Amino acid sequence: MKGIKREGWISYKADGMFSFLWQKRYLVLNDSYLSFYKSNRFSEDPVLSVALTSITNVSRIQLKQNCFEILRLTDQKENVSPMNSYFYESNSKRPIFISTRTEQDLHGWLDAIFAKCPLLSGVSSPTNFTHKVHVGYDPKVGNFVGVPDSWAKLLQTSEITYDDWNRNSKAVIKALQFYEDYNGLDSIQTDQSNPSLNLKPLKSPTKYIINKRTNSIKRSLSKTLSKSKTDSILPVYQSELKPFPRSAVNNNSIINLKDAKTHENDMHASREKVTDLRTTQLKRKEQQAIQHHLQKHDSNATLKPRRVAPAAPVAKLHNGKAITPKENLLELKDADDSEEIIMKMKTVAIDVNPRPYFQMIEKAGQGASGAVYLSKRVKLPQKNDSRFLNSHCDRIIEERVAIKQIHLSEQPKKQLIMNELLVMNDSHHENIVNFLEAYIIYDKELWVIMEYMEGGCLTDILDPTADINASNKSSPLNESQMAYIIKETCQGLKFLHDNKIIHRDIKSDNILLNSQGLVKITDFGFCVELTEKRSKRATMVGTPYWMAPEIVNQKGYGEKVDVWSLGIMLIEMIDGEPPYLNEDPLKALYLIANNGSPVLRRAELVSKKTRQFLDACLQVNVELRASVRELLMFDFLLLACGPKEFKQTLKWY
Ligand SMILES: Nc1ncnc2c1ncn2[C@@H]1O[C@H](COP(=O)(O)OP(=O)(O)OP(=O)(O)O)[C@@H](O)[C@H]1O
Repeated sequence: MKGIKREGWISYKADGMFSFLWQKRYLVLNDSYLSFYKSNRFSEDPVLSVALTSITNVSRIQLKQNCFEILRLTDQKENVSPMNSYFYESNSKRPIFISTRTEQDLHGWLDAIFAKCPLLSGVSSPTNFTHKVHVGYDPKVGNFVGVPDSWAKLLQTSEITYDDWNRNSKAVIKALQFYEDYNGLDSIQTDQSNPSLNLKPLKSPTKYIINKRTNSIKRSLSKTLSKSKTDSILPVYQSELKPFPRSAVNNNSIINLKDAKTHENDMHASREKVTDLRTTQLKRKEQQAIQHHLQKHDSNATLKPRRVAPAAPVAKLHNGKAITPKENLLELKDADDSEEIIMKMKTVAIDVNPRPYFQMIEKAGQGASGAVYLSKRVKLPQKNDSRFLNSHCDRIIEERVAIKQIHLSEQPKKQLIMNELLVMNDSHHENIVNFLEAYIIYDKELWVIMEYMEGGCLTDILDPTADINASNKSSPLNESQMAYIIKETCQGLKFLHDNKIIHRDIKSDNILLNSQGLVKITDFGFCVELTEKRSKRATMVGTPYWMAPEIVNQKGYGEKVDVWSLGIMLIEMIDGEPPYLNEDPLKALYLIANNGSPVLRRAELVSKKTRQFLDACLQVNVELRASVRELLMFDFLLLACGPKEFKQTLKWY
């Protein structure tokens, strides 16, 4: 037989008549089809032939050993033998599961399929692609034709134009694939009547949906509202919708929590007037979210919205280089085995109810997986209580700590939390938020006790209201303060990279500050460990606007994705926000895939040393991009001030 690219025995199962059976088949890949034969003599027609143009995704799956899943659109031309025919809806995606004998074989198949399928990473040249699936733009319909329905919908509501398609159709496809894989298909049910808002009912937790800025705000809004059972926070804050000058931070109410278990009632009951720093920050965040939300609906609103960074989406094993769960850090898979993860958590967390040991003071922040509280340690465990392993019997009474409270049953991705625990437990460094201990309560709740970072996150001190085009351009940070933050972050990253850990979600929201002006990295949910064998990952994680092009382009990647994100964070400090933040997320992904290194809009605010540093971070070619070790030798970092000078910046609060 001619044109065979790869062939061999596999086991397969598809939905349909024999969906419960793994069947042995001879698989043949040629230029156009993936065909399943009963024997390798090709004496009969194939049992099933799948057009390569219909394959929209291939990913590893833990259904069986050495197993992967192919998703194909069923409205494409496909030969199915009568024995295997079944009813399917047009345009639906159907899976086929393939299991190979060896891991090597599996990788061989994945690479070969990826290379041949135009809708996967091995996209052929744009002309070729267009020819194969007849993608084009129909001016009568005003939309793209020949793409899957879900993509057509997305394109219709996105800001991607036909010119963008002509300029770089491959980048458009990458962005679409990426967006779809990231969000899951259901997130693509856009509200056609109001594409700019695109607000669908948000699932809980909602963090993982990439969408427009408005959605991020909707997300934090809905989080706030659902936490308070909608009765208290909104009316109070609505009545206070005014600009929120930095000088006016001292006269707001506090949410005083006595006990985490009853905090919702307490939130309602105990709004007292106090002059507390962190409460003010928290409240401002909520208020800004509401302001932005109302602005979207109220044309009279005059305030410029604050930037709210969309949070990192869920990772999915994606392509041929995807990985099996690592012994230590868990790779993200679709289904959580709760019991297994809780067992693993107990290797780090103490299986004891910690309530008697802490007094909640106030809420410091709200994450996707739970709330963070400022608390005080009021009691120590008995020294002879073996459950505490002595590790924290020597802690200090009155110590102020941050407690992240996570309701495990509400977490669809417990691996993220597990990862966070493992990395924090192993990573003691002055530029990493210090993990103290963790408790697991009746297998239901996890309390992570950390050092308290009263300065909040870096995003809070950037100036989101600054008009990027205004004549009085300035940044709230001077160059030496920027150099200081970057130097400290680089040191934290060097520690992680030296330990073969990639953070994968570096952005200003994940840099915390304390009252001594110290700068520390937090949020280790997306960390992953590189092993000797696999020095490149292919899983898609991170937050779109900070994401390196090699992730959007779904290539294998390494620790230098953190360097790219660090560069974007430096742009945040100079420009006030990351590039493309005002673009719709799909367009932003396209621009990251297509544009190469982003342009600094306020380049004149910084010196050549800073620009050189930025250049080294934002090289699209990973080989040319500096490593963190190299970055630490750049002259830019010699400009760094010390913590004391940086502390002045925090006085804004
Ligand atoms: N150690 C800390 N000290 C002080 N404040 C903190 C600390 N850790 C987190 N926070 C505050 O709590 C907020 C939520 O933190 P968290 O790490 O839960 O956020 P997230 O990354 O958005 O969510 P998640 O980790 O649940 O996915 C942060 O924005 C920060 O303001």
